[in-house]
Order: sequence, then structure tokens, then C-alpha cells
Amino acid sequence: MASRPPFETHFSSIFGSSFPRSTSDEPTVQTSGIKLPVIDLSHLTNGEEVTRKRCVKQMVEAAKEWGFFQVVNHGIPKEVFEMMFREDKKFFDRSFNEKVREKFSDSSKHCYRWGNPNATSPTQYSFSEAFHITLAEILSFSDEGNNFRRTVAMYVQEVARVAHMICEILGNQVKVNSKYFENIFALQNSFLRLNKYHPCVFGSQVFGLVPHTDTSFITILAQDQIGGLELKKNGQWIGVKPCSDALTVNIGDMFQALSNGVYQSVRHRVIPPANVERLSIAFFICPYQETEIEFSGNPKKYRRFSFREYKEQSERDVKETGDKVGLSRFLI
Ligand SMILES: O=C(O)CCC(=O)C(=O)O
Ligand SMILES: [Fe+2]
Repeated sequence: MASRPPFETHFSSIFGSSFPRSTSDEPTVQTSGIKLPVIDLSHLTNGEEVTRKRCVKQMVEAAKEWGFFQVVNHGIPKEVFEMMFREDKKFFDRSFNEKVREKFSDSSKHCYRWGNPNATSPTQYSFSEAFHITLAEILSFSDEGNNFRRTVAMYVQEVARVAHMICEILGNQVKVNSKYFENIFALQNSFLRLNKYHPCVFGSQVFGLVPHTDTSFITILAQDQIGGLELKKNGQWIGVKPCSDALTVNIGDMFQALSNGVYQSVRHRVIPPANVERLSIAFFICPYQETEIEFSGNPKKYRRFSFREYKEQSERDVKETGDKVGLSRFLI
């Protein structure tokens, strides 16, 4: 049984096989000569105070200027990634029918996505499949005869430690109470998204994942060595080169709001691979539905809102416009 979703048939049934080329999202890609900041996390724990301060400064500057950075020496053993990617591959290798049919729990009806059934233009279509797991759901998985649950739980524990450290450091610089993230890090509303990207026969106008910002506080991404992630900086799309042993961290909308716009939740997208498949694993640190997001200083750039309100507004906007309007809706 084939594991690949029927992207081509689906895409052609919506748009036909020859569609007008769109110019709505610039294809400019600059990959050479620009390097994402790399933060060595061992400097936070092993170094002298001056080294630690320098490291914090680098991270804060990266969050302000890029909204993206890579972290190395994060202390997560290589085997943890190897095991997680093995389970990830096994999940996507199941037959397409099984993936569509599978319901892991009542609250996860939309846990498996492929393509985009609501796309009204080719540029809104993602040539990828994704599996969302909220951390609360992990415990409800059965682990009969496979290691999926155990591996995900182990992976999350490791990545959460790194995420917590980064959130606290970044929060500290923008007046966020040091206890703030302790509560969030019960992690029940954070989630993991496994992404699988497929080569696309329709050319470079179709994305692996459409341009978007993340709704999270931060997102921590592990990716294989294929590449394709791009971020927008000064109006240009820049490729994020995979770097073995590094995790990619990006600021999401919640941290942009909490920091009064100091940290940047930057648009990013994925270009489909040419003739191989690509896997990535994104861990989204999110508040609880009721958590109120508000900068604690003055003047405030955004009005106070709850995470639930933000998500509901985004869902309405996506339905009506095909895109999330995002934080500009909450400007004062
Ligand atoms: O796969 C990637 O490189 C990026 C994934 C991503 O942006 C997301 O899942 O929100
Ligand atoms: Fe993203």
C-alpha cells in the first residue's frame, strides 16, 4: 500500500494541471554568504560569567535581528535524534489510508494533515504531510509492539529542557517574571509536529510549507540534512542550511507580543526537495488557552489577549483570507 498522499491528483483537481504562475510571493532566494547566528549553549553552564553574558547577548541579538538562530552543544545525545527520526520515518511509511483513518484520541481529529483542502490558489498549497501531537495526547497512545510513545516522550523531555532554558533567558531580558515559564512548562498545550516533504512536480511556485509565522512562544526544529527551510529577512528569502548537531530555534508570535515587538516572529517557508523526501520535527512551546499575553512594561504595543482569542482570530482569518493576519490585529 502506498504511503504517499495523492498530492498530484488532489492538486490538479483543485487547480488543473496548468495553472497561471503567481507573482504574489517573491521567489528571491539568497543562500550564500549569509549565516544564521549559531549559539553555543555550553557557554551558559560551563563558562565563566563573562562568557555566559556574551552568550546571552548573542541569543538576544539573534532573536531581535533574525527571529531565528541555531543552537549547538545543547546536551541532547545524538541517539535521541536518531531514535526520534527512526520513529518519525516509520510513522510516515505507513499506508496513506491508515494514516488518514487513524484517530489517536477524540481531541486530535486534525492530527494528520496533507496538502491543503482549503487552498484557493497554488501558493496556498503545501506539498507535505504533517502529524500533530499535543503533549497531553502522548500518554494516550498505545505502545504495543512499537516504541513510538516512549521515543516521543523521551525526545520531548530533552527538547523541553533546552526550550525552557532559552525561554527563560529571552524572557529575562524583556521584563518577563522568571516564574512565568515554569507554569507554561507543564507543557500540556505545547505540541510536536512531524513534517514530511515530498518532491513536487508542479515547479517552484508550489511550497513544501506555505509562508507563515509560528503562533508559539518559540519553536525548536530538528531537521535532516536535505534543507529547504527559508526565512524572510529584509524582504529577501534566505535559506537555512541544515547543520548537523544543531537545532534551529525561532521566535513565535507569542514571544513577539510578550516582548512588545522586540523579538521578531519571522515569516518562514519550506521549498520542496528536488528528488528526495525531507523530514523535520518541530516542537512548539505554547501557552495554555486561558493564558493572557501582555508585555509588562509601558508603553504597550499590543493589547492584552488570551492565547485562545489569538488562535480563534487566526482561524477565522485563515478561513476568510487564506492567511493568518496575526499580531497586527492586536496593535494598540
Ligand atoms: O520543516 C521545516 O523546516 C519548518 C517547519 C515549520 O515551519 C513548521 O512546522 O511550522
Ligand atoms: Fe513554522
